[in-house]
Amino acid sequence: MIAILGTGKMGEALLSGLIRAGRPAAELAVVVRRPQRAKELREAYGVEVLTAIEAAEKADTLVIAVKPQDMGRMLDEIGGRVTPSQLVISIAAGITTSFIERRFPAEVPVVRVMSNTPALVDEAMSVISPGSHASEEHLEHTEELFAPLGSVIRIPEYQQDAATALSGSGPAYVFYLVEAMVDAGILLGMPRRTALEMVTQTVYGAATMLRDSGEHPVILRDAVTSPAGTTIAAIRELEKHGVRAAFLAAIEAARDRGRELGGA
Ligand SMILES: NC(=O)C1=CN([C@@H]2O[C@H](COP(=O)(O)OP(=O)(O)OC[C@H]3O[C@@H](n4cnc5c(N)ncnc54)[C@H](O)[C@@H]3O)[C@@H](O)[C@H]2O)C=CC1
Ligand SMILES: O=C(O)[C@@H]1CCC=N1
Repeated sequence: MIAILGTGKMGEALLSGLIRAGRPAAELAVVVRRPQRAKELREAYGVEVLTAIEAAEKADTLVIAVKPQDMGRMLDEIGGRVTPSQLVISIAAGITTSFIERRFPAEVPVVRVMSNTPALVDEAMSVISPGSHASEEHLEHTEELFAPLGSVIRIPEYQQDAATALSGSGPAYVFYLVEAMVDAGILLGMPRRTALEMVTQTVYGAATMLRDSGEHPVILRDAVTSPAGTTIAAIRELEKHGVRAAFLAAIEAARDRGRELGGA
């Protein structure tokens, strides 16, 4: 049985993805904090609702999807009950596998995962790293769980805070960009709904080109940028306003915040 401990935005995205991928509800359980949430999840997915202690005793795989700030309390609750025959997967930003391992008296296998909200449409980017007691088999099992939600790659754990900043938080930067482009459409007199449709399809099309062609983004951008044309006039303004430097600083700040959340 797979138990998901904490079923907010990401926990539910994982739960719904596993169900869409054909995993029987009987193999899944959730741990929630509010009784109303228990009722909602039981009705929507037909999954069992357990206490954290029951989940720690019954599940083969425990996926912990609470906020980093709630991690210590959750681990205190389940710590003494989890054994090395189980697998613990954490999706919390900043929290290291060694922080989790230290909360268990036994040598429990832990895998750290950073996914993102496009899991809701099976287009997540999930990056996974093993803790010191996780084997190849544990990594393969984790890949199997996350593969139906989108792409999965392995990275060394020291890169996890950077991955959190880049792909974990990444969808928010894209939505921010879309908001800004739609505002520009409004400024130019376009109805909001039309502007949003145009920008959404443009982002989707550009992302599809990047993925399908495998080309460097500079090559794809060059193909849009005609000599003395409109695009270069826009690029000059982006450069003048330091947008590239802003991205570098923003993503570095997200990486640093991840480190802080992990108590580094
Ligand atoms: N939102 C995002 O885009 C991403 C979030 N994450 C990570 O996923 C984790 C969850 O994030 P969200 O889903 O956004 O947060 P959320 O606040 O939507 O969900 C957290 C859930 O955990 C529950 N919870 C807390 N303590 C609990 C306990 N003791 N027992 C049972 N349930 C408990 C809360 O009631 C809440 O439903 C975080 O650690 C975050 O760093 C990772 C990747 C992306
Ligand atoms: O903002 C956060 O802390 C979480 C982690 C990655 C995306 N959202």
